[in-house]
Order: sequence, then structure tokens, then C-alpha cells
Amino acid sequence: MNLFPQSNEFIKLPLKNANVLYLEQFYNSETSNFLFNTLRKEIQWQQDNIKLFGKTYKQPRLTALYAENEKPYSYSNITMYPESFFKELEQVKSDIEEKIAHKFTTCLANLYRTGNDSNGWHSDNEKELGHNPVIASLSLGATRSFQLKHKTDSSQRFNIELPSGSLLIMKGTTQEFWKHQIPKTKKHVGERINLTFRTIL
Ligand SMILES: O=C(O)CCC(=O)C(=O)O
Ligand SMILES: [Fe+2]
Repeated sequence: MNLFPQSNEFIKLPLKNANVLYLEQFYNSETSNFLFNTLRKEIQWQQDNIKLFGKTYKQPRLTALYAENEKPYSYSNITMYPESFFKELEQVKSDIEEKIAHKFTTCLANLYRTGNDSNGWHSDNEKELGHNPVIASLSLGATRSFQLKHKTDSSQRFNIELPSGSLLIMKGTTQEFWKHQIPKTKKHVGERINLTFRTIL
């Protein structure tokens, strides 16, 4: 069942204490394929170590950071220093900025190589993102589930499949009240690239 018929307008997800907007086809499949192939090659993907409760683990995906400024971004006990934007990534940033009339400084890129790669429950609430941050998340390549859960009301959960070319915006009190994740899947899925645009103050 297609809950979200193709449209140029965002739909707002029915979540309390949150403002999450979703557009299924921000880029068409031709542009999405081009971007996936280009970014797969051009982005300097790396696998960082993260520290959780004093133990060191390899992050279960590859990441990279791009920014207009030199400001580092720290989360899960790692500090990333940004590279400069390149042409295609800059174009994606400005396409999204134009669509939602909001400017970003920084792009955190994620590469999920297989269904075994993931991104555990978290909020994007680091202090350098400021209060009630606006975060734009573009998906390219394989479709993966994006899950949300309310921090204090366990009856509030939401699951949405994010296909290639889709754009999700989290803003308002979303990070304050909700966590999100990309769970592992046993399905045989191909690679997925996710770009999250943020502003680092
Ligand atoms: O891959 C995704 O869709 C989510 C990425 C994410 O939550 C993050 O990088 O903070
Ligand atoms: Fe996140």
C-alpha cells in the first residue's frame, strides 16, 4: 500500500511533540542514481571507532563530514573534522536549502554497506547543533527502515521506509522528545547513502 502518493509537497508525520516532514520523491530515480554513484566514489568514507561505556567499537557504517567552516562535530566520543564541500554535494545542499528555505553549514554522510550496517537509537541533540535544530536527511540507494520512538511515552513509535530520492526533515522539538535509528535488517539489501544536513554553531 502506498500511503504517500507522489507529490511535490511534504507530508507531516503524525507524531506528538515533534515536527517531522517527509517528501517521497525529492529527486527522481535518474538524479538519485547519478548522485548515489558519484557520492559513493567521491566521498572520503571512513570507519571510526566509537567508545560506549568505556569500550571501543568500530562504528557499524562508514561516515564522512563536509562543512563550509572548520568546526569539528563530536558525538559518541568521536570528533570529526570536516572536508570542504565538492560540486555535487554543494548542489544537493543548495537544492535542499532552496526547497525548505533554510541554510546549513555541514553535511554528515553515512554509508550503510549491507543490512548489517546500522545507526543505533539516538537524538541529534549535541550542543553545537543549537536548540531545536533543523536536520535534513536525504536517502540514496537501497531502501531502509527509519524508526522513531518517543523518549518518555513508550506507546509512541513510528516506522517509515526511506526509498532512494526521499527527503526527511526533523525540526522543532523532535530531538528533545524522540530518538531515531536505522536498524540492522536480515533482508539482502544493497548499499545506502544518507546525507544529513545540519548547522554547526
Ligand atoms: O541514515 C539515516 O537515515 C539516519 C542518519 C542519522 O540519524 C544521523 O546521521 O544522525
Ligand atoms: Fe540522527
